[in-house]
Parts: sequence; structure tokens; C-alpha cells
Amino acid sequence: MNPCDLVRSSAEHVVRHAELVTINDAAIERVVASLDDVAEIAAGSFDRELHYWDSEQPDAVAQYLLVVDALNFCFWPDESEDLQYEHLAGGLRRSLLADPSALDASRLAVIDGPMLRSLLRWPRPLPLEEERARLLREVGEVLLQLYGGLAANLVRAAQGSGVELVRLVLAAFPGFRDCCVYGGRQLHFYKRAQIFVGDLWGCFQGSGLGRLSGIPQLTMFADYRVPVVLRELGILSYSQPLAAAVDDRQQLPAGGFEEVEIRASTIVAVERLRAALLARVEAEGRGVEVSQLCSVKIDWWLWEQGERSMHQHRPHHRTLTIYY
Ligand SMILES: Nc1nc2c(c(CN[C@H]3C=C[C@H](O)[C@@H]3O)cn2[C@@H]2O[C@H](COP(=O)(O)O)[C@@H](O)[C@H]2O)c(=O)[nH]1
Repeated sequence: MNPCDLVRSSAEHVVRHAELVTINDAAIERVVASLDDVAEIAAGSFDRELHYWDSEQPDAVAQYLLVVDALNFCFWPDESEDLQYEHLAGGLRRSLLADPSALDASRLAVIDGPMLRSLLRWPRPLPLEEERARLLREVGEVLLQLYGGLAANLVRAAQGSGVELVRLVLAAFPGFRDCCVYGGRQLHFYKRAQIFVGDLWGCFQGSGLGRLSGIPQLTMFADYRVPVVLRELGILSYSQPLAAAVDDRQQLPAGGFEEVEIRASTIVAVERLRAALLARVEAEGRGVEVSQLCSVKIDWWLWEQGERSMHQHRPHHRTLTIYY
């Protein structure tokens, strides 16, 4: 079982039956044609400034990235609405710099809500705080049971295969098993399991613990920011009732048709965007390293657009979830 293929086939199944979200292929062609330089996407890089990075401490970097991606979800219910990914990544970075043992598995295994809040250096209750603490305890306990307390041992167990690492993360941690049932069929999205692999590969720039094969097999990471960007680009269109609900900031139930169609259409749209980008590179005979034109880098390119323009863009969809 290749977990990335399961994600792709799940998303394609939903898109075949979707009634609330449409992918506009003409818009995909238009966006690709309008790009000044496709190489910019292939050259995209992981944001090492925002994250903890120490070339002398690769095991600490791996531990940090697993903790980040165990908590990398659902920032929007914050009462002042200003909690974002950067606060998670930056708060954990500062805590680890101040105390190298801050993310030891034995510490994670006993963390509670208030302790998590201080680990992230967040001044008020976190959205889904108790659930975040439970998910972090799960990571600590399983790392102690199976991997000597080290995320780096989990990474090494994959023996350099990115897809195998996704599989090992799913096998180890129930909290990463981002699935649902849609019309009697199990769907797989695996956003946080895949983004952990993408973050390792990106942070280590494809070397050391980030030397992972099969990165082009990963799909984009089905979050709530990238669908907004695709909608603003005209690549995704919502039915009028869905558009009204999203623009009105109404909550969409987890596993409901609305949420599932948004997530699945986002995955398929990025796959189609990638195919169109590769076709342009082929046509232009440009010297772009096609293995770098992967869904991971297209995702980063779209996500960073969403971060930059979030106050100009229409609202993202709101689903209370632990998966993204
Ligand atoms: N598809 C996709 N979703 C991503 C990321 C990231 C962080 N990636 C950084 C790490 C390495 C690279 O350098 C990236 O800069 C977070 N998220 C998701 O976004 C949402 C948070 O949004 P906001 O509330 O605005 O902070 C939430 O669902 C979160 O899970 C990504 O890369 N791709």
C-alpha cells in the first residue's frame, strides 16, 4: 500500500462525483501561461529562518519538525484570530533554543494544555488545546516505545524512502491518520504525515536526514490556505451555497461533502497544475530540473501566496479538525 497513491486515488474519486466544487482547467492553463518563470517554483525553498535549524544537531531538528507537524492544524479558532503557523514554528524554535531538552520524548509524553501553551509561548489558551496536548503525548509515548525517544530513529527506519517514512508515521501515530468515509468509501488525505516528510526534505535541503527518495510521489498538503489561493486564481469554483457559507465564515463539518470536496479538489487541481507546468517546461525546452517541479514545491509556492495575501483574499473554509 502506497499511502500517497491512496491520497491521489481518494481525491480523484471525489472529484469524479463532486457537485459543490469545480476545477477549471482553462484557469490552470491561463495561470501557467501567465507565469514569468516556472523555474521560480522549482527553486522554492523551505523557510529555515522561521524554523529551528542547527546543522550540528540533526536529531534535534527532526524532533522539532515532528512536533511542529503533530500540532500543525486549525489555528483559526483563536479568539483574537491572530494565531498562525508562524507562531507555532517560532514559539517551539525559541523554546528549543532556550532548553535543548524541551522536546525530549519523556517531556512530550506528560505534557498538558498549560505546559503546551508555555512551550509555544502563546499568552492565552490555544484552540483545541487539550487535543493538541493529547496528540503530543501520543508522539512522546510512541517515540519512547518504538524509536528510543527519537524522531530521527523513525526517519532512519525509512532507509531513505520518503513514501516509506509516510507509511511509518501513519503506522506509529493514530493522530496523523487523516482519513474519513465519503459515500461509504474510505478517503485518505494524510496531510500532516506528508508535510512532515516534505518539511524534513526541505529543511535538510535533500541531505542527511532529509535525503529522501520519492518526494515527487507526495501530493500537496490539503490544508485550508491553498484552496483559498486556487479559488482566487479561478482554478476552483464553489457552488453558490458553498461560497456563501465559506464567505460567511460558517463552520463546515469534518468529513462532510463540502469539506471533502474542497480538500479533494485542491489535491487534484495541484496535480493538474503540475502536469501543465511540466508541459510548459517540455515545450520551452527550458533547463528546469523537473524533479523539483513536484507537488510539494507547487504547494509551498501557493501556500506562501496565501500567507502574503490572506487579508486581501476571501475567507478560508472553517472546519474544526486535528488534521490540517
Ligand atoms: N498546504 C500547506 N499548508 C501549510 C503549510 C504550512 C507551513 N509550511 C511551511 C513549512 C515549510 C515551508 O517553508 C512552508 O513555509 C502550514 N500549513 C497549513 O496552513 C494552515 C495555516 O495557515 P495560517 O493560519 O495562515 O498560518 C494550516 O492548515 C496549516 O496546517 C504548507 O507549507 N503547505
